[in-house]
Amino acid sequence: MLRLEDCLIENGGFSLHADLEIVPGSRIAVIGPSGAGKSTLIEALAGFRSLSKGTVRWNGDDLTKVEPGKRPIAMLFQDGNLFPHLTVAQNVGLGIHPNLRLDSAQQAKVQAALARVGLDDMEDRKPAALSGGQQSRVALARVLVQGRDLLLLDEPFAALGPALKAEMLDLVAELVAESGATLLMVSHDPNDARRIADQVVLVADSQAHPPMETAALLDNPPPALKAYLG
Ligand SMILES: Nc1ncnc2c1ncn2[C@@H]1O[C@H](COP(=O)(O)OP(=O)(O)OP(=O)(O)O)[C@@H](O)[C@H]1O
Repeated sequence: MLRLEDCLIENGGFSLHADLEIVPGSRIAVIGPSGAGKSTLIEALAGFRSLSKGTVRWNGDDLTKVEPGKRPIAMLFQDGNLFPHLTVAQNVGLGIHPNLRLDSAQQAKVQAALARVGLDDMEDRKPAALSGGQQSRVALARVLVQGRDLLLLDEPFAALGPALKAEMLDLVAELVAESGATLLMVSHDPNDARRIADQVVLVADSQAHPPMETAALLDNPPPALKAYLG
């Protein structure tokens, strides 16, 4: 269980409160108005922001003071965060070891991850020689080799066209189903939530609300969400 116990996250004059539980293996969309604190919530979970109050636990372990790299969390950023001077295989290998000195088993893991995302023949290319969708796949392969329990995505495919975005969302759904990972994904698009998430965490009015069933919430939105959805 991922538990946020009476958490307060502050940034300048902005504050966000979260008191909620997420069942392992859930697929959660984090939605809400612009500036409501969706990225702030994800960054606090990843450990990039400290809490002013409260505790974050994963399966009973207190993560509140654990540094980002030691949390059971992998994060996929909006731009994929690929290094242009490294090959596809090296970019993925960074997920295993930052010094890229990988043994043969680790190299095999990189190859397997590239094959899983459909890039097994592109390992020696640089990111500039890939399409946007292929770059997203490299970033996903890097997340895959990390083998973490929790996967955090912050607007990961916003730059892709609708068909490609749908394809990537389906791939993410398949990957988390295979690994059993718990997914939290920030999105501005309610259709993304319907496509991939069984539950939604609504971030609005300085609160990250407990997860609600996606269809029920989107079909009958509360006022804060209704205003946002238009
Ligand atoms: N350095 C800062 N000092 C003060 N306030 C900040 C700072 N950085 C961000 N904020 C505020 O924190 C709030 C939450 O920002 P955040 O990026 O988490 O929102 P969001 O819901 O992800 O927004 P969006 O959907 O537009 O990406 C915003 O109102 C923003 O203005």
